[in-house]
Amino acid sequence: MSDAYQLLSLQLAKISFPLLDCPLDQLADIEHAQLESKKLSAKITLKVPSQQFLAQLQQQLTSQLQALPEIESVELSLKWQVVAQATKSEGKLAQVANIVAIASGKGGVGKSTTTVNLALAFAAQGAKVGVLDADIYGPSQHRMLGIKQGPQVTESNSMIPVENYGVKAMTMGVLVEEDNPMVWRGPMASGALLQLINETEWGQLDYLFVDMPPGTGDIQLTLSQKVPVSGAVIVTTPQDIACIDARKGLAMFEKVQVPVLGVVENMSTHICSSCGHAEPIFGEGGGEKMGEDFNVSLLGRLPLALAIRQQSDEGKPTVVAEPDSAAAQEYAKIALKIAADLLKIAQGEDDQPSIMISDDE
Ligand SMILES: Nc1ncnc2c1ncn2[C@@H]1O[C@H](COP(=O)(O)OP(=O)(O)OP(=O)(O)O)[C@@H](O)[C@H]1O
Repeated sequence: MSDAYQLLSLQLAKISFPLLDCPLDQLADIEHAQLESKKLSAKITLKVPSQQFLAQLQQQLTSQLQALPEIESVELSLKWQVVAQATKSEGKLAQVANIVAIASGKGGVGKSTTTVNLALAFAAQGAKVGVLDADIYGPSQHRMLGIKQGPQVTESNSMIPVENYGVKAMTMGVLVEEDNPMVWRGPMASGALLQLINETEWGQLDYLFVDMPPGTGDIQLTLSQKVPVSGAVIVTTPQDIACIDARKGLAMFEKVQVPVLGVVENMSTHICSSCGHAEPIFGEGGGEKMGEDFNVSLLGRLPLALAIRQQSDEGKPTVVAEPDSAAAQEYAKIALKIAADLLKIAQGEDDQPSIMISDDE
């Protein structure tokens, strides 16, 4: 290892990546490093989406390096690029680097709200992001993303995803009338879902989020088996019953050997929109307990807040409506944790012990 490389690695290790408790050397590759006549020139690639932090990190690293006696001047090029999973997707998903399923055992816990805000948090970091709304019976991503138009269809009859706020999306919600109830049985719904996946021109994506329908039935199994999902995130509320259902979700991913990246506890405390008072109306610590019991990390917690509901109902979710709010920051932190976990999996460093769950849970 050259002196320049060693010097640089040491300094990278002293910097913590913003919002993540993780030293920079674990998230970066030194592409090139040279020390000549006290001038250090280097090229570094960060492996998680970091658009908002590049300038700040470049400045911090440069001043650390310039403070070293061996160095007088520094020429640093810092960029980021997401690492694709080794298991290659096929067909229209061939250019998708990472596929993440967002799931819950129980309905109505805020899975779609979490999905859209996480996708937007990734987009804010410059990542190319898509959302597949796999909730065939109750699609909602088009409304949350404020999308009214249907997809364009190519000459070869595939669909161009609809797009807003830099996020590409495909959902039944833009293909059928809003008040046209879906009456398909399981296999038909699974077929429709596969069509959505296989006939959408996703193009090049760093992350595709799959907003899973609630439950652990046919559709969920089809999806987990037919799509090379890189990792799953479980959304739960702190209530015990939601947690029991979420545990079933965890168990399903374990069965189909999809790593569970962690748990998001949604609606964890109620924040009064008038006085700001916080109250744990759905109980406390459910997500944390589930994380501890099954050895998966608690990725973050979102409060039950009127603004989160209003903003997603209005088609402008929190991350774009109020990017500086505490909730948007929490989504940003969760997104980065997901990116860091996916990086570990892509690099074969996933050291998470497997989850032991009995069938009757
Ligand atoms: N943290 C939150 N604070 C306030 N309201 C929220 C929060 N998260 C979600 N909601 C609201 O709760 C309702 C259900 O959320 P969402 O549709 O995201 O849940 P879901 O788990 O995807 O539901 P489904 O099972 O129907 O797919 C929505 O009206 C949403 O705006």
